[in-house]
Amino acid sequence: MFSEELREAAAELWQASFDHGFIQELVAGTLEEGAFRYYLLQDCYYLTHFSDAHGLLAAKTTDESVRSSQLALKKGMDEGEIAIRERYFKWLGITQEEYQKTVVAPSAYQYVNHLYRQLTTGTVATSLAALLPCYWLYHEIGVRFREVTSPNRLYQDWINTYDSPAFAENTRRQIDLLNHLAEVASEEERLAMKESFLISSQYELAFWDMSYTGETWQFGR
Ligand SMILES: Cc1ncc(CN)c(N)n1
Repeated sequence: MFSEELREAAAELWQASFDHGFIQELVAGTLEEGAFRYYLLQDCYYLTHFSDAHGLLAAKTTDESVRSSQLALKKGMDEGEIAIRERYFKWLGITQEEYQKTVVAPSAYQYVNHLYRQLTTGTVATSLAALLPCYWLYHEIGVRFREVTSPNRLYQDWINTYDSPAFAENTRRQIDLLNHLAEVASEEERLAMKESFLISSQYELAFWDMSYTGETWQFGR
């Protein structure tokens, strides 16, 4: 399966995500709440664009199975993961005003730009490959840490989201679509799909770093 080839190519990168201080401390419950707060603010920006990317992909494709699934996933995300973020905002006392004033960090900005680049200059298959690590890596995190209970209720709630049957099904859906598109892709397009998938995997790793260190622009913004 092409998805297995991609997973293997990303193995080292994904392992670095599992081992990252942000994830390890989140699971142990020792992660500074300020780092999680920062992550949530940046992730809300990311998820809003990630959701829009599904709509753009639906508009770009002529394949009905891709179109309908992206629209369904977009709806599920708006009502699920994005709605959960609103609950977390309340939990941590983050106001809309604070969110509006938040400066988008370089890595969050660049990750979103990679998605849009694929949607504009790439193909449907390379765009889907760019979206996939967002599902698959997080689902693996949920599964990997399902036996551990973080002493921090909020962190545990976050982990549970990605181990839920709904998230597992959405991940499976995107993996199946990727394999379906890879079957009819040329060798050149398959290489571009792999590159797109690996770039997203790099940005997933950068996202933990960004949140852990409170990344800022070099001369401010
Ligand atoms: C950056 C990022 N990547 C993935 C996910 C999981 N949808 C997320 N919430 N944020």
